[in-house]
Amino acid sequence: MMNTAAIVIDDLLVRRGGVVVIPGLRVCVPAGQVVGLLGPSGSGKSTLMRAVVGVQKIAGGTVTVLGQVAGSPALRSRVGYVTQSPSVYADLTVRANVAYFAGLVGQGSDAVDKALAEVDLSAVADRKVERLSGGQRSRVSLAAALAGDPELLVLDEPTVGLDPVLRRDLWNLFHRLAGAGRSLLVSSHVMDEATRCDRLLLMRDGSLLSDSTPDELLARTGALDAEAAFLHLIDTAADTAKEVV
Ligand SMILES: Nc1ncnc2c1ncn2[C@@H]1O[C@H](COP(=O)(O)OP(=O)(O)OP(=O)(O)O)[C@@H](O)[C@H]1O
Repeated sequence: MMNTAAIVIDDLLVRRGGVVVIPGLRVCVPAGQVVGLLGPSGSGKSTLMRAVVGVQKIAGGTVTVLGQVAGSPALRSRVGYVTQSPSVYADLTVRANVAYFAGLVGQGSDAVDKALAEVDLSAVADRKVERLSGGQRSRVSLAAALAGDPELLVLDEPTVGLDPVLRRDLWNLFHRLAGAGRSLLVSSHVMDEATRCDRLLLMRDGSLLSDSTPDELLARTGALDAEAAFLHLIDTAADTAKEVV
């Protein structure tokens, strides 16, 4: 299982509302790492993640997840997906929420306890979600996704709205989960989160500008931080386009 790919995408073409939003994307996401998917709002991060979890209709290409076609029934419990909008019930307890999602994938209370411990929510398991802090709430969604014991976690902007300390804690948690053998694909539009990933995919207008480690990105662009590197890549792409014309 070592060094295998968690996700292999080939020539992916996606149209939304009649418009091409991913014009032909290829990427290979390694297993066992925290891979960041960064790009500005509207660059296609959510669309790409939806294709990976099999809820996005695609117009061409292939998306292979853990060796199977994305969206295959066999992947249901092997892939955990946390969307941007809250998927947990505010008026239920933490445990009841996680138990509900565990039940959907045929897991019982052992899996619930394990998921709660993994995200450090055991102490508030019997509290209603509406009485939690923002950081705790985001971990409830994560625990719900973990309840099926997935090998791959796809997290759409999990740190949005959190303060820097909570964001750091959450990224540390992602690395602990990867250390335990899981693969993570995590999106963000906050460029300074780039350095927290093992590997970084930079996206713009539905295409990948870069696929490398954060260090390789900085070395290649000569930039001091990910934001400057991103702008450098956009400028370079624009210059190349002019030369072609
Ligand atoms: N339901 C939809 N119908 C038509 N076009 C859509 C739909 N949802 C998104 N799009 C378009 O698809 C493109 C990619 O959007 P997407 O949500 O994947 O970007 P994103 O990088 O995840 O942005 P954000 O960070 O704001 O979530 C955008 O141009 C967007 O306008």
